[in-house]
Amino acid sequence: MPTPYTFSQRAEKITSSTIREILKVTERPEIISFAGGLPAPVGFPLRDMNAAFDRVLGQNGRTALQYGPTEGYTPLREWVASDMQRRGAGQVGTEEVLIVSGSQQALDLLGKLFIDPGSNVLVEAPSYLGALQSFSLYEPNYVTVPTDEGGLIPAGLTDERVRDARFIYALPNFQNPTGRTLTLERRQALVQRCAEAGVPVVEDDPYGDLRYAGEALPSLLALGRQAGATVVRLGSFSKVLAPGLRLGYIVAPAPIISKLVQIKQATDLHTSTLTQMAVYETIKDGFLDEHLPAVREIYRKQCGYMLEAMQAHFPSTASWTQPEGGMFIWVTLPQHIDAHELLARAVAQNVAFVPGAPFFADEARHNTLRLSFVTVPEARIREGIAILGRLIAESHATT
Ligand SMILES: Cc1ncc(COP(=O)(O)O)c(CN[C@@H](CCCC(=O)O)C(=O)O)c1O
Repeated sequence: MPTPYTFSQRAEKITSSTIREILKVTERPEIISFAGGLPAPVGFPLRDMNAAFDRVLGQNGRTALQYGPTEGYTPLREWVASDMQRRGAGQVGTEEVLIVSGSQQALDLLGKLFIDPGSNVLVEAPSYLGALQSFSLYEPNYVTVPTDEGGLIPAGLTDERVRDARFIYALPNFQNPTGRTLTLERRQALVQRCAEAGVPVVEDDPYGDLRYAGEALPSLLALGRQAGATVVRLGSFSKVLAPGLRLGYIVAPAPIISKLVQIKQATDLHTSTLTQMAVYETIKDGFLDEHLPAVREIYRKQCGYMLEAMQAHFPSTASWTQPEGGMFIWVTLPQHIDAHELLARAVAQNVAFVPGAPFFADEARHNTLRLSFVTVPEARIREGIAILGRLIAESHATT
């Protein structure tokens, strides 16, 4: 009996997002989930968003419910352009801004734009698994850039590695999954090397505004433009407002934006007009400057609860990162412990996290895992980490 349908080879090869699959399990209320990078709901500006949607629908409803330009709602694009200028990127025109349906869509559009089967794409080891999932649809040849506790090592961008690379995918602030932040020196070395080698830099920075320790550093966009590098910067409203809005943006040279617009036309015509107008209505008068300090304080406290609990309950053979911002702590266990096996035992005790292997484009390090600390209340963080610490110690005993 022939199968009633034939998937494309591309579709046959795609795999699920480990985060999405684990999130299905973590919907059970008894589960203490350190898995998804889900922003703390208490930080969602419900009242302000409600008022903004009311104003948009009340005052401009017919425009808000109509098709709109693929490039995005012009006032929002202008807001993004001026925000980039405010952050030191120099002159940014609205023709260099494309509004997208979350930075996850930006990753897909960039994959379509830059990747042919077998193209070389430079990624960190480890890197955001959602980007690897998007890019993999276009069948790249991943070239991994070495990292250390300071993140991406620019000296690792050897001639061999950068040759024919279509772009490098970099996360300079509070990297997903490690939580690491690239130093100013490494940022400068990275963009300088990419300018010389003619390798475009894709800077993915959804967490940059969620800094709660250390000093803010210039973006790769700002430094790259000074160095003469081609930089494509991805931003998102998911972490500064709410992820359910599915709203982000791409800032890039106009010729790249023009091509991305053509690809987006074929993808979804445009991002929700209503959402763009309501978000613009919310942020246009400086709302984020008032809103973000409270969100940062929530994240700082949550991060502190988890680091304290790990210090108290994790065996000394485990090591972990200490982020200056963002949502994630990266744990390295003794070599013999497989985080996938550990996850099965953890879920049996109602604790979830994301094993590290899916974050590697090359040889996975199975003794790693990612913990997100932003969504779980303090007491449950301490309870869940204590359980995890016991399970890790038991792994010692049984191996
Ligand atoms: C580096 C990086 N780039 C893009 C995204 C996607 O963010 P958007 O909401 O699409 O703007 C994310 C969001 N990643 C979260 C959320 C994924 C949530 C999910 O799959 O349900 C995570 O790693 O858990 C990210 O960390």
